[in-house]
Amino acid sequence: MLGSLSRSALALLFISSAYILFGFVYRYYKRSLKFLRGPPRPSLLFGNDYELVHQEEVGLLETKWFNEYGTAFRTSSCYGEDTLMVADPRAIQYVFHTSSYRFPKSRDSQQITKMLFGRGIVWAEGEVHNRQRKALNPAFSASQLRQFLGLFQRSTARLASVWKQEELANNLESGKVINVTHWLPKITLDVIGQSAFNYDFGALDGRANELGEIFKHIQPILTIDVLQKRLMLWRAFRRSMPVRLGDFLCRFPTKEERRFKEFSITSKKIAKEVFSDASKETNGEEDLKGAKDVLSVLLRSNMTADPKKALDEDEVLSQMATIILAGHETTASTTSWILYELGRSLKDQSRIYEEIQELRNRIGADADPTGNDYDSMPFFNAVIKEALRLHPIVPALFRQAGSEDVIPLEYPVIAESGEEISQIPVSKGQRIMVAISVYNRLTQVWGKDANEWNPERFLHESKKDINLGVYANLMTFSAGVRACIGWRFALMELQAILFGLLENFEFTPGPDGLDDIQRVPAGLMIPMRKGRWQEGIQMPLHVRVRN
Ligand code: HEM
Repeated sequence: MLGSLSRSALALLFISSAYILFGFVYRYYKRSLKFLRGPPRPSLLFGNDYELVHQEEVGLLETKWFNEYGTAFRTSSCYGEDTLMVADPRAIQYVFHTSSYRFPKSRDSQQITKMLFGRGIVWAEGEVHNRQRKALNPAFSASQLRQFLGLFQRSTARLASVWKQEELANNLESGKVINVTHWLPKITLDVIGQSAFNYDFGALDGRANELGEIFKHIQPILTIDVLQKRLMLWRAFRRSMPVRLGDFLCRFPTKEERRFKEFSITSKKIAKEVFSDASKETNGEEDLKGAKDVLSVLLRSNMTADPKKALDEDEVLSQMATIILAGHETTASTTSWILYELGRSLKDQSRIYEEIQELRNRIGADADPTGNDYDSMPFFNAVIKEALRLHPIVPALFRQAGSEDVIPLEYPVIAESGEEISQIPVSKGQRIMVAISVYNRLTQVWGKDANEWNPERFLHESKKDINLGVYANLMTFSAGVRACIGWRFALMELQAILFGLLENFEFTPGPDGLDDIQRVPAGLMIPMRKGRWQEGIQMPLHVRVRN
């Protein structure tokens, strides 16, 4: 028995090695982008992938390469595969806006998102995505979102009171250093639980619950663990397989991926419980009429939809894992980068505080600001835009060509032959990496000071030749049919959290300063201290209560 098992294992090993070897040779001779220039490949096995995820800061290598080769060039991925790296605005517009679904997500992104989110909107492609997006849209409309404003404000007030009564209780005057990345995800997790599913994570109150516990374990996997060599190689191997075989291999997830599945299964189980509890309490459909959370709005729109277009139960429940993950760490992380920049620029922080006071004089000390009130503060909003520009927490997106295509460029590049080209032909399956962090800092688009913090640029915006994305010409929320569905939600939440925190506290660098904070490329862009990555995600700021 053992003998036949080890013979099977040997046969499998032999077939895999032969496949990888064949892949190397095949890709070497059929390299799809050999007409393009690009950086040398430091490793035959990892190509440039390993150095990309292990660079000290998001975008450093890419920027160096973009300076050398222009806004589109070739890099190598694992096992000798060519990747087209782009930051060119016209190319991005073509891939995301013009082509609609012709450039689906790369195979590995699809495989992982399915494990993590189930058959939700982040995983879906083409017609299925279109159907899911239409069903979810009403839950993210501007009028629907206005109803969550009070929730954002209450959660921020709760954090302010926890800080004042617990963290800063003995240091009210002098303040103390707080790692804000420890606290901000607690607000955003509580907010997303309640606004999306009427579910109480109780994160700010330190209450434990099933989903919160599993989430704690997958967090490091989503960030630090993507740096592991074996995971990179395994995922690259799986994505290089014919579709069915690749999907079959996903049935044997790695230890990390088993956690993803566990999260997806538990979140679906809880979504089901939350929903059936609500239905029991009142009258099923009747109950849905008044409910404002995303899941209820989705179910309501699902009931009125043409049955062929309605989402099945699994699709509805998959949106829970999707929205929790897509909608909480993203906003929390962005908030910590905004506070980081304001900690470094006290002048800008004071300017916002002046705007806050002006607004208070207008609306009164106890009134809760409305969405229009927040929008009426020009510098406050310019600061949010500038932080979203410099710190896109999803720094890159991966796509593949669904068929043969030609990608146009705004800024022509020099090919291997020395010829100038303004179009890039791609074959079906071509892997594409869209470098959001580089596009957001392109001097051609943002001017000579593109690398510097300067919120003023958004007060005197000039018309851009190409408009990209859903907000402020940035790619931070992506663009086109799959742009972030929660971008308005995120903005309103950012405004409410920042207003609430900046009105109550002043943020300055702690004794160690902020110069060693790095933007670590780990799937999402995360803040860590130089040489102290083992300490995990952190943004230590000195926080003092305002008088
Ligand atoms: C600052 C905060 C946020 C940033 C920077 C951000 C960024 C992004 C980006 C770049 C994408 C495209 C991903 C891809 O194509 O693979 C995306 C998609 C998505 N985001 Fe966000 N997001 C934020 C907040 C939110 C919030 C608050 C929610 C929900 C409440 C949300 C829900 C989603 C969903 C459901 C998708 C998938 C959309 C689709 O495929 O049609 N996001 N987001």
